[in-house]
Amino acid sequence: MTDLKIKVRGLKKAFGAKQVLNGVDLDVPRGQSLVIIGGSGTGKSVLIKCILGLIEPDSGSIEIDGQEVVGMKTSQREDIMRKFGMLFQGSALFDSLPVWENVAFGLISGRGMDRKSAKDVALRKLAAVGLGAEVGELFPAELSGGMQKRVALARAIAVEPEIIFFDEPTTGLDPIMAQVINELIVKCVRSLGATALSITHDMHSLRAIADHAAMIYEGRIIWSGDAKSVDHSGNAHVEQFVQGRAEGPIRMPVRPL
Ligand SMILES: Nc1ncnc2c1ncn2[C@@H]1O[C@H](COP(=O)(O)OP(=O)(O)OP(=O)(O)O)[C@@H](O)[C@H]1O
Repeated sequence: MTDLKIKVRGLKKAFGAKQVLNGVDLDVPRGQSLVIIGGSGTGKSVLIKCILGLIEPDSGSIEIDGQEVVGMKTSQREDIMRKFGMLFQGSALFDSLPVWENVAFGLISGRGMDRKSAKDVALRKLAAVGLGAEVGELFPAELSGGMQKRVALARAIAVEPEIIFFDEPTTGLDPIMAQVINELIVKCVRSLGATALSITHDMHSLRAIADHAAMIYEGRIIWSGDAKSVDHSGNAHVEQFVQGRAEGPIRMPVRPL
């Protein structure tokens, strides 16, 4: 039996009449990188937020390290949350804090580390993503989008999480910077021995960072497999998505003009 870090079964979530997740089953093996693909509005972010505990699902099960987390008390939840690191779409840095303090934030406020030790860790993590100590003194507004992503990656790995979530890690970057970020993600995840769960629309990113891939459509995982098999999945929905074709079984809700 595969050793699973995250196991999702029958997960459902509706907002009003809209059934966003309709029985999601997902296995994320320990120490591996799984990328979820799927069209806009198919529930990828809602799924991740359910796993993070930010949205309470209507029904279904989410196990982390074999422990059921749906319906868990807040205090127990906090212990589980300590296992997580997150790289948000758009980086989500604090504008009013210098870069080093952004990276050190979880260490100081979450782990109670003293500022000097936290700064030392932050500068080491910045170096791991190719940024010098001088960048640590700058503010996020002074950085390019690519540098902001590196800072966000340094922040995600600073607490040495067991599981890292990447939400559209390459959105808004040029192809070369996107590849730099992809390679840093692989390097950082491997060096931590972490499990990674990502969302992306970027097929280059999927090929670079994923061991496994899964596709979500109409509230369910309709295909999952080895990332290398994504180009010859034999699944018409996956093929349409990967090839970016307008025609196929995936229906996009387009309003008439
Ligand atoms: N808090 C909320 N309240 C109401 N509806 C929501 C809420 N969060 C998400 N939704 C709805 O759930 C659906 C799925 O949203 P979600 O953000 O998960 O999509 P996504 O697959 O991540 O899309 P994208 O790739 O465009 O980011 C959308 O129709 C969205 O409007």
